[in-house]
This record gives sequence, C-alpha cells and structure tokens, in this order.
Amino acid sequence: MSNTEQPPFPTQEADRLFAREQPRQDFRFDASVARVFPDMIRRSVPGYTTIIPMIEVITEQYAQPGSHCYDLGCSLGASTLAMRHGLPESGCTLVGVDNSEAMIERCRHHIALDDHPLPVELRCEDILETTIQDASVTTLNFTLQFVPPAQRPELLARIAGATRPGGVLILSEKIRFERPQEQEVQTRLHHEFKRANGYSDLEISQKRSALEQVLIPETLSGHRERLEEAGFRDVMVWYQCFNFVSMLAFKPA
Ligand SMILES: Nc1ncnc2c1ncn2[C@@H]1O[C@H](C[S@+](CC[C@H]([NH3+])C(=O)[O-])CC(=O)[O-])[C@@H](O)[C@H]1O
Ligand SMILES: O=C(O)C(=O)Cc1ccccc1
Repeated sequence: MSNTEQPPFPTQEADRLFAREQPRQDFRFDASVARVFPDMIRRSVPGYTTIIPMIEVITEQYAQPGSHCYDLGCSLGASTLAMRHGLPESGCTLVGVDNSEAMIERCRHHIALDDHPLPVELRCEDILETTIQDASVTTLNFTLQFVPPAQRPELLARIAGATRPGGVLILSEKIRFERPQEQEVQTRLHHEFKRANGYSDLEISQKRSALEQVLIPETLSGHRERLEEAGFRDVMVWYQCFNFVSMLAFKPA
C-alpha cells in the first residue's frame, strides 16, 4: 500500500454515538453504528467477550458432517468467525446473514482478514426470509430481540424444522424478569456495568430510549415455552450475566 492509500477500515473507533444531547430516534444498524460496533457491543453487553469464544466450543461439539451452520444477525462476523473456527476445514457450509448493508460490507472485510480455509457465505437479507436447510448449528447471538415479537414463533419453528436431530440453536438474548424487584436490580447492575465501561448517564439514557421500541426483551420462561412450541427440547441456560443470557435448545431425535 502506498502512503496515500488508506486501509479499507482504519483504526477501531470508540462509541460516542449518544454522547451529545440529541432528539430521540429509533436505534438502527446504520453505517455509524457499524463503524463503532466492536467497541459498542463489548462495553454494552456483559458477557459478550466470554460468549463469543464459547460459540466456537459449542459449534465444535454439535456441528454434523455435511450440514449447514447459520449465524443469523451476524453483524461484523464475531460470532460467524467463532463458528468458523469450531468447524472442520471442509464438509460443512457456513452462512452469515444480516440485513444491514453497512454491517455486511464490514463483515466481508473481517472475514477476508481471518486467514482460514473454510469459506463463509454472506447474505445481506432479512433472517425472516433467508433459506435455512439441513442445519446442525444455528446461532442467534443477540438478534432475536430485534425481531418483532409476533414474527418470532414462525422464525423459530422454521429453524427447528430445518435442524437435524441432535442439532442445536444457540440463542443469546437480553431478557426481562417477571419479578419487578429482580427487573430493577438486574437493570441497575447492567447500567452500572456500562458506567464502569465509560458510558455517561446521558449516553445510557439516550440509548435506552432509542432502543425502547426496537429491542424487545422477553422473560426466560417466555423463551423456553416458545422454543418448545417451535419443536426444540432440553432448553438450557449455559451463560447468564445480569439481564443477558445465552441458551441452548436441541432438536430431538
Ligand atoms: N430481521 C433481521 N434480519 C437480518 N438481520 C437482522 C434482523 N434484525 C436485526 N438484524 C441484525 O442483527 C444484528 C444484531 S447484533 C448481533 C451481534 C453478532 N451476532 C455478534 O455476535 O457480534 C446484536 C446487538 O447489536 O445487540 C445487527 O447487525 C442487525 O442488523
Ligand atoms: O446497550 C444496551 O443497553 C443493550 O441492551 C445492548 C446493545 C448492544 C449493541 C447494540 C444495541 C443494543
């Protein structure tokens, strides 16, 4: 590269998107979010930096030869790359899907930088419309929470229907709690986590109102019941930190 050229995506940017007072707007996964996303998600989701490497471990355990593996709502590809590293070098097909062009464009770049022989098929489309077939491992790492609740049952039933016996869904979500007391405590602890990561009260409150109509959390029992209704069994929580959980749901034989 000559010294007049810039690398495609220069240094990682810090998330200051909500630092200045601004009119309320619904949160969107646009180019400005894509630019700061690694910093934003790491500082906002307690446990994210633990969950990502565990997706590799889980994928390695449940991927079946010749099957398809899906990362639905792949953003910049952190969970996709974890799955890639858990898969054998050939014999499985890995697909990442996201409907944000800004995310997919950067994701393509991240995947190209990751020196690994397994190809990744990237689709810029709605996960509600993407074709899912012959799956063994499917990941929804903090994506279902952005799907309108009315459309969640059909998506989960479609994933379950396309999953081989013994296959798994990795479902990570921000949840809400039935007991108001627990909801209050866990939400406060999440906000304290964000403060400890350098977000101001203004940033926390402006982002919270931007997310209000967009990220709809459900209770753990709501998730369990719907996963079973969709055709999954043995739903288990394998990780929880405050109001952020990750579950496994298995397709029975
Ligand atoms: N209907 C939809 N169709 C396609 N994509 C969607 C849809 N709704 C939302 N998205 C996409 O889902 C992603 C959610 S982020 C996932 C993090 C990643 N899994 C990670 O492990 O780093 C989680 C978060 O920001 O909290 C965004 O990129 C959206 O564009
Ligand atoms: O920031 C928050 O409060 C969240 O709930 C998590 C999050 C992380 C990244 C984008 C949107 C929401």
